[in-house]
Amino acid sequence: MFSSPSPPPAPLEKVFQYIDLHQDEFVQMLKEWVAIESDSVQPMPHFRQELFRMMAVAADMLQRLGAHVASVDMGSQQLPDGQSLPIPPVILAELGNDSTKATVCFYGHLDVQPADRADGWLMDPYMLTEVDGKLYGRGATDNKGPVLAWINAVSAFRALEQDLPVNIKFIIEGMEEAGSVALEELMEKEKDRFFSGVDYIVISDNLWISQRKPAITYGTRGNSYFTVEVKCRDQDFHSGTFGGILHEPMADLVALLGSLVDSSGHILVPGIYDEVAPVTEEEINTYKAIDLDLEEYRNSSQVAKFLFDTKEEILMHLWRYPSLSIHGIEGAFDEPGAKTVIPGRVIGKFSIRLVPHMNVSMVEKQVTRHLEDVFSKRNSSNEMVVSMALGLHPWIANINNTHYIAAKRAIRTVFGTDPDMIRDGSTIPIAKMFQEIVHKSVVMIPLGAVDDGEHSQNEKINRWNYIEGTKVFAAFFFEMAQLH
Ligand SMILES: Cn1cncc1C[C@H](NC(=O)CCN)C(=O)O
Ligand SMILES: [Zn+2]
Ligand SMILES: [Zn+2]
Repeated sequence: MFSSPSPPPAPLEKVFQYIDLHQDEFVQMLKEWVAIESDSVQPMPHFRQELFRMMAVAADMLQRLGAHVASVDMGSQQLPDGQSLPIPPVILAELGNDSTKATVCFYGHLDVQPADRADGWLMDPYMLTEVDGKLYGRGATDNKGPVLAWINAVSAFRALEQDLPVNIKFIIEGMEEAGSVALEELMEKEKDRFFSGVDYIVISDNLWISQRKPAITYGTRGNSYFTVEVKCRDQDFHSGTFGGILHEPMADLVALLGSLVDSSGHILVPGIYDEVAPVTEEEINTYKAIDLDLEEYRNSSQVAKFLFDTKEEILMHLWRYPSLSIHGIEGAFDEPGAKTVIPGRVIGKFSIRLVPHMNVSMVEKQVTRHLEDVFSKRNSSNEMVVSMALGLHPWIANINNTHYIAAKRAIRTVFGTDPDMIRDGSTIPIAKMFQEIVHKSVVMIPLGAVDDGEHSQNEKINRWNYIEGTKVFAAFFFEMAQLH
């Protein structure tokens, strides 16, 4: 699949050598960062302290690199239960401001998903462990590894006393896994300040679609996340003493959740497909070009059968059609054993991944109307409350922009192959904010492989991806300067 990479342009050769020679230091740095339990999802003071520590460690490192660093206070987060927790600061940093150079801004996040050894990790998730060239640890690929790769690339130029080919800015947050809380306000505030001189944005917060072939990402789905609460009263009932005379909240909720999607994955909310962009012939050709071994993908995912049989259909249903997932039920009895309970109040959670040109507030109305409709037909005396907890827009970019060309060249230099041009089925909320609020074009340059297991047990990044990824970023700086 790969021709061997041609030798890098002379100015990069030393940088690549430096990166190879110092790779153990880069791995050690990742180990130190993974050791910080910067979980933004579980609302516990311990994790918040770790998040603050994580941001301080990163700010300190950027400062030592010679960057001008600001840690912006983000206020606090109100949780549904009334609790209030401090939000870790966002780092805004800049290195170099030579008006003849392009300015590239890198976005990354240093918070992580929850991880508990008891969930089936083969090692302590916060202790980076290398096995067969795989660096296991929570946050290794999402997103600490890629953030460090960018910093390592900068530090290689600095260490060699080579002039940085571009001006660099950083925006690094600590609440991405919680939905990028309060970030939008910051973007509004900084659009004519910190971001005013920025030419291009780079994000490296997703994965290739292959284990070996690199990729560039030009689109992500959005997400509208719903809760639907069904309440009879605040306490549970005994099914022996009340069973038979109640409208049970769980029965209502199961019917509501069961009305959302059919067994072929088709969403049953009326009107939901109305605004979905029509498929073009040209577009289908781009999916044909992608290097995806469906059988390998299915097997490594340990799934018996997907809803669709062809590569093109699979890619379209991951990237350019909406999907509805049912996530869970708060208040449901979910422990082992045969408890004869009737839950008094339950909250169902589901979300719809959004694609161009779906509109968040339209989806909110359609879903609410649909659930009210289904509920009213049940003649239940319970109370139902529907609310949209998150409304994150889809994002799609023009792949002819300069930084796409630079990224392609950088990948060719390092890997000797053209990247897969991919979209991503998940959501990176800030991408659309850069486009809509700051009016800057984003390129996503993922570094991790398809089997990295982000958000899952035994998350990892391959040493190869981490180190070659560092070179891709260094080459990207160089190519940006050539094209500017
Ligand atoms: C928190 N949240 C709720 N709705 C969407 C999100 C973002 C989350 N983002 C990722 O996973 C990035 C993966 N590279 C997701 O898409 O689920
Ligand atoms: Zn991430
Ligand atoms: Zn994530």
